[in-house]
Amino acid sequence: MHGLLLVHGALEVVPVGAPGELFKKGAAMGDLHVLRSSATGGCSVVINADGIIEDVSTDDDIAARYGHWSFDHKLDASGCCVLPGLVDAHSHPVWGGDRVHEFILKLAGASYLEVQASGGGIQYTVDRTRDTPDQELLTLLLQRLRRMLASGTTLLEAKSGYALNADGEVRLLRLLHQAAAFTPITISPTFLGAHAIPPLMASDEATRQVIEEQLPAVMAAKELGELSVDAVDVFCEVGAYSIAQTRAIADAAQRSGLKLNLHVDELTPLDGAKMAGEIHAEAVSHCEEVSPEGIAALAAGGTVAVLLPTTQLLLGLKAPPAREMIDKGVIVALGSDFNPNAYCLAMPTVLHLACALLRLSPAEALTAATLNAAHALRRSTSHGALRPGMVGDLMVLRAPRWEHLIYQLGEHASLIEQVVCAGRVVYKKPSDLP
Ligand SMILES: N=CN[C@@H](CCC(=O)O)C(=O)O
Ligand SMILES: [Zn+2]
Repeated sequence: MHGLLLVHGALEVVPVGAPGELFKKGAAMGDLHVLRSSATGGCSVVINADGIIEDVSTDDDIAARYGHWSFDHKLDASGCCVLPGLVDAHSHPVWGGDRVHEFILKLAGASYLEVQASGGGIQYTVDRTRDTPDQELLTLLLQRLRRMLASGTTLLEAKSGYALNADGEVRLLRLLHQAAAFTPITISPTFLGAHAIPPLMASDEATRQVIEEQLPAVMAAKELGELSVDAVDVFCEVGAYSIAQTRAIADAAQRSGLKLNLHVDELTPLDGAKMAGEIHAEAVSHCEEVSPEGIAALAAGGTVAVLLPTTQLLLGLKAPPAREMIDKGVIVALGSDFNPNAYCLAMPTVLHLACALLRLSPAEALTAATLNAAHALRRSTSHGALRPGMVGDLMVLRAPRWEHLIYQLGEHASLIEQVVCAGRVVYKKPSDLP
């Protein structure tokens, strides 16, 4: 419990979502309901002692309505814009070692699957992660979360997936659970035991182990309160899990009451999105190779498409058909895909790439990285917009218009003045940054 917070004097407040709006599709993605300052004053956000947004309006309105309130904290946002905290709908933040040598190989022409087939890729990181002590993994994880927070991320989907066996996957989810106590970022954990086929194992046996050994171990640890888990992910790809195997794991996940958030149609057009839409998966990621039937199924199933432009850029993949997806009514979101292959912790960079590579407008990109990303995690009743009743997660940006967050590529460290989580200031720009 902490005091009342008044954020006031802002040039713009960008609510993104209107009351009752859980996601935005089509043309609505571009409508952010921006409040602008006028000759008579700026704009305000009031966050109550429980960390929940009480009001969003002009300074004058707020003064008239709350004149009798005494605020415990005031945050002067003069010369700044106020935006919702960013939501990263896809990340892999718990692993040891790095893969900088593969970055160099890929730049010289090796493909992702070639690197993987020669013993690199996910299995390389599984080996490094297994050899890294818990305390060191936790320290690495917390460093990454701090950098994400400084870049404006306040809600994060975070996957396991660098162990590929029951004990190891439970270990990674436990570390995420422990980290949650030391970060203001809200974490939505995803079990990704089906990230790769372990060496010398047939894919059917790997599928059986995920369903019969790993998932029950994760659910048992959850019962004991040792970890939390919201969703299950499967890497549905040639050389990883087939459509039928992904479907079998997805069925088991749904029977356990977990959400689905599946890697589909990244490198090979397998029609993973079509399958995911048909089983009403909450979300899929990648979709570079999605088919027209896949797009239709995502729209019909209410399945959020989480697009990952960092991976597309790094691996030289074709762009997912973002414009077509938006036009056909798919709920589009964004994620950093932070992992040892695509090392990007900063959602503002992801938003810039979404505009430059996927041709989203800045307003569509912000919707995709706030309200729609929160909906991918089925948390948009509480996160992803600045409106009464939502958790008071926001960022204060020193800029005349909020779009500078996206326009100034790589400059977010200078632009983001403060980050607030649940009504508490949790990040302030270092004073030596211009
Ligand atoms: N494709 C699978 N997972 C990650 C890559 C993980 C890795 O290469 O370590 C992705 O989303 O890009
Ligand atoms: Zn991923």
